[in-house]
Parts: sequence; structure tokens; C-alpha cells
Amino acid sequence: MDVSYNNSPSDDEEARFSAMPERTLPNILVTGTPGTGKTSTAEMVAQLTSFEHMEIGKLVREQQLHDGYLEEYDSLDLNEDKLLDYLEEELRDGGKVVDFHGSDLFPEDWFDLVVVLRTNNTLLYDRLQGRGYTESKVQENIECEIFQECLEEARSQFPEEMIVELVSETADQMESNAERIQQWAEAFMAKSKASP
Ligand SMILES: Nc1ncnc2c1ncn2[C@@H]1O[C@H](COP(=O)(O)OP(=O)(O)OP(=O)(O)O)[C@@H](O)[C@H]1O
Repeated sequence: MDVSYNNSPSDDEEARFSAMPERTLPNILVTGTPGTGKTSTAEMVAQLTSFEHMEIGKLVREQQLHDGYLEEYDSLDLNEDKLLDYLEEELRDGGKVVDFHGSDLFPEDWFDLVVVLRTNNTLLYDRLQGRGYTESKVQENIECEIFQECLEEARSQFPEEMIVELVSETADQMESNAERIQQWAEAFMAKSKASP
């Protein structure tokens, strides 16, 4: 089941969180339209780096970080406060690969790299239909990808230099994307070790 959230941050959002301390291990956010391969890619990155994969949809279900089921959207109604309170502790020491279709609910300093996965409409259509989504849900997600909503959302929240847009259409691309993220993580760790 999916997780819905209202992506308009509250005015006092900035004030809710203390600044995260410097990390020697990075936190990586993998975002993108449903079906672009966030979970598969994040899992591969976690295996390559030994970081922990945190799939937000699963976490919201398992930790009850929601306010019930929304029939209209066939999804759980995310309780952002509960999720952010939970994640703030989890992300403090770094070494996490988080996957979620939203990004603007997260404070900027919680992440060091934001990966936005992209997939062409034809392929995405087949993947979503293959999951048994209703036609309207497939269309809604296809439009989300056409209007590159996840990319724009990431851009609205994180500096451009933190964001990497990667095409995720074939198994080879998924593998090379995961390796590229691994190399980035190794460079981050080498740099933070070298710092005084
Ligand atoms: N680059 C790719 N090449 C081939 N198949 C892929 C690729 N990316 C994803 N897939 C396939 O597409 C399906 C959806 O992938 P996945 O569940 O990882 O997407 P997601 O973005 O996490 O979706 P959701 O947001 O709904 O959880 C899976 O069957 C996966 O194997």
C-alpha cells in the first residue's frame, strides 16, 4: 500500500529540528515517481555500501507512522511529525539509504546526496500496470513523471549540487546507478576521514 502526504511544509518546520551534527557516513535519499526503481536501487546501494536501507512506505506501515487508511487514494495517510521524529534519531549517525517518493518534508541537512530516478512513460506504464494499479492510478503516476514532479520537489528543497538525476530503465542502468552512488559514498567517507 502506498503512503500519501501533503507536500506543503508547515511554517515552523525549520524550528522543529536542531541541526544535525557533522557525519562521517553520508545519508542518501533515493526519490522518484512510484515504479522508477527506488526500492530496488536503494537495496542494491545498501548491499554495496553496507549502509542501512530505510524504505519509508514499509517503515510507515510497520511503525504505525500514519493516521489511518485513505480510501480515496488507496493509501495510508502519512503522519509527517511521527515520521520525522522517528527518522531524526535514525539518521543522526549517517550510513542510511532512504527511499521515498517525496523529498520536501525532509530538512536539507539530513541528507548528503539526493538521487532522483527517471523512467520513460512507456516503461513506467508497463511497470505500474504490472503491479495491478487501477488505470487512474497509473495515469496519475505517469503525469507525475511527465511533469517531473519529484525532480522539481527535490529542487525546491535541496541545493542543486546535492541532486543527481539518473535514468533507471534497464537492469544494467540500475546496476551502474547503484555503483555510481557507492563510489560517491566512498569519496564522501574518504573526504570526511581526511578532515581534521
Ligand atoms: N532500472 C530498472 N530496470 C529494470 N527493472 C526495473 C528497474 N527499476 C525498477 N525496475 C522494476 O520495476 C518495478 C518497480 O521497482 P521498485 O519497486 O524498485 O520501484 P519504486 O520506485 O520503489 O516503487 P514504489 O515507489 O511504488 O515503491 C520492480 O519490478 C523492479 O524490478
